[in-house]
Order: sequence, then structure tokens, then C-alpha cells
Amino acid sequence: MASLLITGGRVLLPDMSVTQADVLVDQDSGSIVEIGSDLTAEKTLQASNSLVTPGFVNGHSHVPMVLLRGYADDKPLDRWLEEDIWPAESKMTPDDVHIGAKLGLLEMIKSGVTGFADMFFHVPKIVDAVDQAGVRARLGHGIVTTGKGDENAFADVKESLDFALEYDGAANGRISTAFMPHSLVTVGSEYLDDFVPKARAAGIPIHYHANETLNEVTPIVEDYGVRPLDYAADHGMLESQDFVAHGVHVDEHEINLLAEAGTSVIHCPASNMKLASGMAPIQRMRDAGVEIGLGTDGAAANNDLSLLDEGRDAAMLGKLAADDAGAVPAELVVEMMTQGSASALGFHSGVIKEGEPADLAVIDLEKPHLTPQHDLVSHLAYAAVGSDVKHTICDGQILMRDREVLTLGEKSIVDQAQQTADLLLSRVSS
Ligand SMILES: CSC[C@H]1O[C@@H](n2cnc3c(O)ncnc32)[C@H](O)[C@@H]1O
Ligand SMILES: [Zn+2]
Repeated sequence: MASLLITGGRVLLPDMSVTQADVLVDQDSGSIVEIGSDLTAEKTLQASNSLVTPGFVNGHSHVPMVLLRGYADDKPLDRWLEEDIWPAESKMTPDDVHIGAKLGLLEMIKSGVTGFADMFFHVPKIVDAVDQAGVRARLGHGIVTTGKGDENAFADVKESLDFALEYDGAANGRISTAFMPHSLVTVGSEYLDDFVPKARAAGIPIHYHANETLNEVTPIVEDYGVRPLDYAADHGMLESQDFVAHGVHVDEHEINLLAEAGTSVIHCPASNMKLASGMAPIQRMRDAGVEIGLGTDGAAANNDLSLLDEGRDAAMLGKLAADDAGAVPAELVVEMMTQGSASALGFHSGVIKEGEPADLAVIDLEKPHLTPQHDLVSHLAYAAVGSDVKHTICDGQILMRDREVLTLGEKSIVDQAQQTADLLLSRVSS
């Protein structure tokens, strides 16, 4: 057995307690063998003065959008997409998506993210980048049928199912897939009725934006006389393996629907604040039994891909939304960043436990802003930032050691991404 010992650190356990222990990893199976002391292994990774946590899981993103970071800000969702983002994305080539994905993966690995879900296009290029980077991912082709003729619309929906069928299990099983209609208002119901049963029959989960803004809720209520999540359920899109992004404007009835169906919600607080989409009732959903994960959404609406930042935002916004300083407490934040997102995406990671995948982040605690150390769960929720992550491990492999990413060439990717983004914008303005 090729073995790795993460030694000398404090370890965050599934019940949110912290214990001084080493973590022994079987690098062949990619799983945690033992958490304890007096353990030995072929290789060691130093974690003294550090906290070993489950790797963070970014439950909803559009990672290649890092190329549009800072390109368009300060507009609400619909105007931002229609005036700026979609015209720019229409000029993105498969190679642009490839370099954008690598840049986003670098950023995520450097902030302790070991798994993510992504909805975009030219997705085989994202598969290639994920394979090289070494993280875990649930990927899908995002479908938009509105504004397209039937032939193009049908081809887009088919591409999402075909991608999901072909790539599930890629990268030695680190990649799984989902059928991904963009939202309930950007995909025609006839396409959902045709393809959702096919995805279901193949056991493929469904992921989409839901109830993000009032502009998405009102047309469904007006046209169909039901709430959006009733509409989703009527079209077979509210099952336990499914996960929706946002869930901002949900009423009590929809919260109960989500809880009964076991459909998870990926909360994206930074995007919801930046686009002024609204405040998701996270504490109410959690109290009703809805599984909640955390996501960054695309970097153009955030403007980063760090789950530690997202956790702090979730806590702050959750308290404001509930008008209660006790809402969305630190333990819930850390649960959402790890187990919540992992379980929503169908990953077995998210906890440090014998037999579970060795997807881990090691946080350097020897920092002025992490001193003193009364409560390390509090630090993860409120004080730690992405650059505090010292090592990142996924599937038992070291992806970053002492802040050097081992699987991707940082300098060359950053240089190529800058050039690629410049060329993309010159095509957009020509
Ligand atoms: C068709 S691929 C996915 C599509 O989603 C767009 N997108 C980015 N952020 C958001 C958001 O907050 N709500 C809805 N859609 C979003 C992205 O630009 C891609 O085109
Ligand atoms: Zn999104």
C-alpha cells in the first residue's frame, strides 16, 4: 500500500469536535485508513500548528467564467447576463474553456476546494482539466432553449444527456455527471418532458438554477398557476439525487416540497448579494430538514471561487435574512462547506472518517488573524481565508504542498489565461 501520513495537526471530526491526531491515508484506494497516534507511512505531510479539515466542496459554479472576472459588475442578473455575459460567452472557444477551467481549478485547489459541481458548455475541455488537476467533480452541459429554433434547442438538450452518459465515471471515477437544464424559465417544458425521463432512467441526477430572482418566479406563477418548485416536481425534476442552485425566493410550501423530496439546495450567498437577487431563507430551510450546500456560482458574480469566503458570507447573510444573530451559526456554515455540499453532489467525501475518501485541506493556523485559537470551527466560518490553506489532498493524492500546486503549472496557466481573456474580449468588442 502506498501510504501518506498527515502528521502533527489537529483534526476536525464529523461531529465538529477537534482532536490532536495524525491521519493515515491509503493512496492506492484514495481513502482514510486511520485517525490516531503512533502511525507510520511511506510519506509524510507536515501539519503541525495546522487544522486538518475535510476538503471544501463548491456545490455550484461555472468555473471557466473566471475569464470574465471583473468584466461586468454592478448589474442585476438578467441585465448582466443579457447585456454582458452571454454576448461574451458566445465568443468563447473550447480552448478558452480549457484554460479558464485550469485557472479556476488552480484557484480552487489553492483555497482547499477538493470537489465542485459545474454547469457550462464545451464540457469535455473541463473534463480534461479536472483529470489533470486531480479534484473530484460533478459536471454537466448547461441547456438553454429559449431564443433557439427547435433543431438547435433539441441539439442542446441532447448534448446535455449525451455528455452525462458518456463521461460519468471519467478520471478514474473522480468525475460524475448530471443533466443540467439552465433554469425553469430558460428551457421549454416540452424538452424537459422529453429528456428528464431519459436522464432518470439512466440514474443521472438533475441540476438547475431555481427561484434565484423574482423574475424567474413570476412568469411560472402567471403562466402555469403554480410555484416554480411545483412546476419542477410536475416535470420530474425534484428527486433526492437532484440539487438546485440558489433557492432564494422559496415559500413555506416549496421548502416543505424540497424537504419531502430530499432535493438539496446549493446556497450562493456572494452571488445573491452581488446581483441583489435576494436573501435565501437558509435557517428556515435547514430547520425544515432541507440539505444545504454552498457554492460560489461563477467568478464573474462573486468574484472568487473560495468556499471559505462563501462560508463567511453565508453566516452574515443568514443572520440578516433571519433577523437573528443566532441563525446560520459557525457549525452549520462548516457543515454546508463540507458534508452539505458533498452530500448534495453525491460525493462520499466531506467528513474525516476511517474508510471515507481522503479529500482534505490543511489550514495553517500560525497567522495573526487566526490567533488566539479559542474555537477552530469559528475560525473556519469567520476568520480563515483561502490563502491560509497550506496543503490540499484529493483521493489520497497531494494536489498542493506548502502552497505549491503539484498537478497544474501555476505560472504558465496564469500567463495563458491573461492572454486568452484579452483575446476573448477583443473578439467581443470587434
Ligand atoms: C448554459 S451554461 C450556464 C450558464 O449560466 C450562466 N450563469 C452564470 N451565473 C448565473 C446565475 O447566477 N444565474 C443564472 N445563470 C447564470 C452562465 O453565464 C452560463 O451561460
Ligand atoms: Zn449559476
